[in-house]
Amino acid sequence: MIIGVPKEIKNNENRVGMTPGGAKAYIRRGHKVIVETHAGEGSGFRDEEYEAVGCEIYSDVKQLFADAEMIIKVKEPLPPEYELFKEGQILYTYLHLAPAAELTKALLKAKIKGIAFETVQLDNGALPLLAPMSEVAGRMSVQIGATLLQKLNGGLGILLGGVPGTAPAEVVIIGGGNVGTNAAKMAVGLGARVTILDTNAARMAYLDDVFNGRVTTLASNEHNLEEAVEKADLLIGAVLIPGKAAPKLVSEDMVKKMKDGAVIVDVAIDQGGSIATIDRVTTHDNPSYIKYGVVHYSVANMPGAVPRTSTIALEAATLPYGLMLADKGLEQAVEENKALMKGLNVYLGNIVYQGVADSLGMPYVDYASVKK
Ligand SMILES: NC(=O)C1=CN([C@@H]2O[C@H](COP(=O)(O)OP(=O)(O)OC[C@H]3O[C@@H](n4cnc5c(N)ncnc54)[C@H](O)[C@@H]3O)[C@@H](O)[C@H]2O)C=CC1
Ligand SMILES: CC(=O)C(=O)O
Repeated sequence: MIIGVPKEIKNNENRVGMTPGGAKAYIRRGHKVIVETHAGEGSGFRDEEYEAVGCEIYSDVKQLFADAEMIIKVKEPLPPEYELFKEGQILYTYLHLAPAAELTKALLKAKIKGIAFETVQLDNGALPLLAPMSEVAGRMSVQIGATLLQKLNGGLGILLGGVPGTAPAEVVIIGGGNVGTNAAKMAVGLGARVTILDTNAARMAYLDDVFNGRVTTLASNEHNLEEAVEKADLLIGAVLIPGKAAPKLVSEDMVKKMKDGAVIVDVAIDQGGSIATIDRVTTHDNPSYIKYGVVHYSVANMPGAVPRTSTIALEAATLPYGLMLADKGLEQAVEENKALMKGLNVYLGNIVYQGVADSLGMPYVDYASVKK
């Protein structure tokens, strides 16, 4: 198979879909890898390193899309990329379609076969291709929150851990999955007081166990959310219902009751966000804004700011499934692997993932009925 790796074009997105090490694995199995010039540079991988393992470097991205049978990326395609796809091409990347009607329509029009990293799902519910970036974003959310809490950034002017004789900051995390757990690790490590709200009792029992009393867990319901949000110095949104738009759990009224200078980091923004006052997706070069006196941060590609760590961590998870797609072709690969089948969101002009169709109010089509 011919596999194309374009350079990411999203604001400050320095990750790349394949490292030279990953390319070597595809080439060893008889595949051809074509890479857009400078695609790996932001993650510290030079064109010569790709060439050294047998990749061909393309300076013309249109030609790269025209020649490739599978495109491996990191972020969802942006409008300049919509016209580059060709019918039947496999697209293997994050897609986050549930809150993205325009992108979904573009992918349907292009009749591509789109596997979304974030919905590849194991039998136990785990999301192996989302997990590594959730670990990164969860850890970053506390670093970023700590910085935004500084006075010069519009924050309360407090240190997360305080110092002897002062109270530590209150960090409230909604959703105790991969993002939430990694945020909690960092916040606890810095000496903050941490509360995690989740709807999954077993997950709360696990968190209570592993943090050994250093976090408070609370059932996520309206009453508990109201109380926790009001006292938060740093509020982190980390909920997910796989494949669906994020539920809006924090209302405008709840935000209005927060302290002036409190900070919200809504990591769940890539699924549309979980905080009512988050009215825009921000970018790394202008990441926050103030509303009702509260600092809001809503960057949808947080790991793009630490691309070396993120590219390497992401590829460790995506490579085995990418090799299956390349070796077997999409149809055989998804039919033989249930987790990969759950990643299939769009197929030759049809939405084949129920949660995406429901969130967008568009028709769902069973893959088996349209499979070619
Ligand atoms: N902005 C960015 O750059 C990034 C965003 N993300 C996003 O962060 C979000 C969270 O991802 P993960 O932690 O990996 O998901 P996860 O599936 O590991 O955890 C989600 C948690 O939310 C909980 N939850 C569901 N409904 C809830 C509710 N009503 N109240 C409280 N908790 C609830 C679940 O029980 C689960 O524990 C996703 O939208 C993911 O795409 C992940 C990485 C980077
Ligand atoms: C998960 C995601 O959207 C990201 O890593 O950018």
